[in-house]
Amino acid sequence: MISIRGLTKIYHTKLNQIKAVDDLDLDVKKGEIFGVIGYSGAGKSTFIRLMNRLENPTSGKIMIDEEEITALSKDQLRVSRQGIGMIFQHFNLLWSRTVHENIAFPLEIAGVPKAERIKRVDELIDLVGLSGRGDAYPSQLSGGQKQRVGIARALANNPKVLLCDEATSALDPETTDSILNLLVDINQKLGLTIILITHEMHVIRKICHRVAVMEAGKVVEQGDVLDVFLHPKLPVTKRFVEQVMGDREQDDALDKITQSYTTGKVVRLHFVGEITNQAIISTVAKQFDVQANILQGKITQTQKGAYGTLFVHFDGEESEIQKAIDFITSTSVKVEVGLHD
Ligand SMILES: Nc1ncnc2c1ncn2[C@@H]1O[C@H](COP(=O)(O)OP(=O)(O)OP(=O)(O)O)[C@@H](O)[C@H]1O
Repeated sequence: MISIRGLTKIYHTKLNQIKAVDDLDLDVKKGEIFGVIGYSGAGKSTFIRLMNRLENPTSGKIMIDEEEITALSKDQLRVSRQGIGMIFQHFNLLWSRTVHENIAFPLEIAGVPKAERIKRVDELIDLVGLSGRGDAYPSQLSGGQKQRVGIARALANNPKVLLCDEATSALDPETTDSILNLLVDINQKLGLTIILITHEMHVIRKICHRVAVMEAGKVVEQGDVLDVFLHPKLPVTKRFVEQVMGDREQDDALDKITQSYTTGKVVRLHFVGEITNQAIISTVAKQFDVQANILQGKITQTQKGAYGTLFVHFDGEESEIQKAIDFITSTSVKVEVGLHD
């Protein structure tokens, strides 16, 4: 549905030039929630602003539903933008307008007649869970409620795509969760394609189907969210996964336990699905002459199922431990050895 090829944005400053987005290729399927993650300065904001031409690219092509966004004239763009909704980190609401009037704003611009506007705004207010707050002003709302207004306004003209620019970064964790749940709800109810940018892996984990990792203007890694959790390739991706699963190096308690073993091997298992790990450990204990002690386990839920890690200490004859590890490696579980010998 969305195809991006060779997208590049170069900013020229007095001293030098900065390639904020560098020859980026990306495909997003209809109805998917696609996340782009990266640290500050990676080029995420520039990328998302290029999607609806809030910024014009230096070169490259963006196609949305067979329409070349990058080739549109100003007038054509005004019409096409109605099909691309956007929400922002700081909501960008009109402070002198009520909730109702904020949501009606894009409908006014699109020339929707008043009676139809009122009906549509009421529907949207219900959809985002703001019933009864239509006459409130933004200053009277919490951060989460303000973002709900932002979402309703972005959906007013029935867009094909919703762009989310760090939409939950200004919110506390609980409110973040409720807004993310709303985005999933809208994605499922309306089949809306969502592209979001974030620096938080928690956001990716919770709602995205696929993810692209950006560094220095480039997409350096991408894939299904579960796959990226299970097989992160680059150090930057591993660091993002650790945001959710914890960093072993910084886990003092686990380190102490691990170091207290003078025999055997400590391994970390990475698995997908809740049952797999338990079944594997009991099979290993039965089939091989090893003792298996579970030291720590973490499991997290993604849109595509569960991902977990398990630290296990295997004790016994070295050859028997190796056989057990070889057996686990032959399953879908990924084994990391050499944590402590
Ligand atoms: N208008 C601009 N003029 C000059 N340089 C810019 C401009 N906008 C962004 N940049 C530069 O482009 C690079 C990418 O910035 P961008 O804001 O897209 O990154 P980001 O990943 O969104 O980071 P952040 O979350 O901090 O905004 C940075 O080096 C930034 O300084």
